[in-house]
Amino acid sequence: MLLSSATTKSSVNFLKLALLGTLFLLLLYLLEILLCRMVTKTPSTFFLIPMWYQFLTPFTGVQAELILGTIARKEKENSHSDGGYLVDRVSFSEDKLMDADSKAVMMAWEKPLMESHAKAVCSGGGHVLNVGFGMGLVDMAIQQYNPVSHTIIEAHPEVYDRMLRNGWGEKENVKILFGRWQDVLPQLGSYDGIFFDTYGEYYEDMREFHQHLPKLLKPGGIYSFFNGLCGDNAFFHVVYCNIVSLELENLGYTTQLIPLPVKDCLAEEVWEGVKQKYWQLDTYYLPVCQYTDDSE
Ligand SMILES: C[S@@+](CC[C@H](N)C(=O)[O-])C[C@H]1O[C@@H](n2cnc3c(N)ncnc32)[C@H](O)[C@@H]1O
Repeated sequence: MLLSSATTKSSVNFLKLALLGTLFLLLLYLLEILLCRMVTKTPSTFFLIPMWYQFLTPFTGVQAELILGTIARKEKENSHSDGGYLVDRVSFSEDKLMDADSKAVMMAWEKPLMESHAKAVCSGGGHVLNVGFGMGLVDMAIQQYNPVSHTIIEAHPEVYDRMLRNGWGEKENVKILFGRWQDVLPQLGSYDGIFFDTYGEYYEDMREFHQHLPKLLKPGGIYSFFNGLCGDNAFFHVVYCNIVSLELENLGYTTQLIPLPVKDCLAEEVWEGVKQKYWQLDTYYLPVCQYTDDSE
């Protein structure tokens, strides 16, 4: 449920900027048409504007997000110098894992999504890495594919304790790294499949993780992440999907977004007792990212 609630504040700011940028570009577009038609009496070169528009909109968005992400992270570092979510209590029930603020860290309705993520990252077999254990849904699904090795990073002490109590420490092919992914990076190898789904982090953290992909993901490997970016707003979700794909493209990865219908998993009762509905869309877009070797 990566960033679903944690990025809300920075997302809203970023989206305001992105929207302003878009409006500005649309205004330019209209101005150009007017000028061409009324002043110079020449046909508009409007075909150029959509090119600018296509180029500048994501660019403006990414830049805005970069700046706002940094500010948001600094704010978080200042306000959570005590450790934030990771030092607070969590509570487990059969269908959800909640933080101390009654926000859902993970929910059982995501099980089919986690199974699809597991299928994607295990498609090449070999060595698999999962960042963020939560309820262990994706890890249970990964185990079904019997990978050669299955590394799990988990940073919350109570989640970690529960993993051990449930026998995850005794599984032959499983290696658990307790700590924040940022801190255990030196202990990681390279993997055929990687899944990323943390909680209480910002979009900027995921972007930082992506910078390590060239080292972490083997050639031909598959990377996927929980795509909960702005999951309560269809328009902004699409903007985020485009931004993340664009950023991964800059690192050399193509991203395929596979649509999965989720409407049927989300009856109103699912959210009972949960402070924030982090997902409100009918379709989930499952990202499947792979390195593109242009030289081939
Ligand atoms: C949304 S849950 C993961 C759910 C999981 N995909 C599943 O199938 O149940 C996110 C998990 O990431 C952990 N987490 C949060 N920040 C982390 C970090 N920086 N490094 C590693 N784990 C982290 C949380 O404690 C939580 O258990």
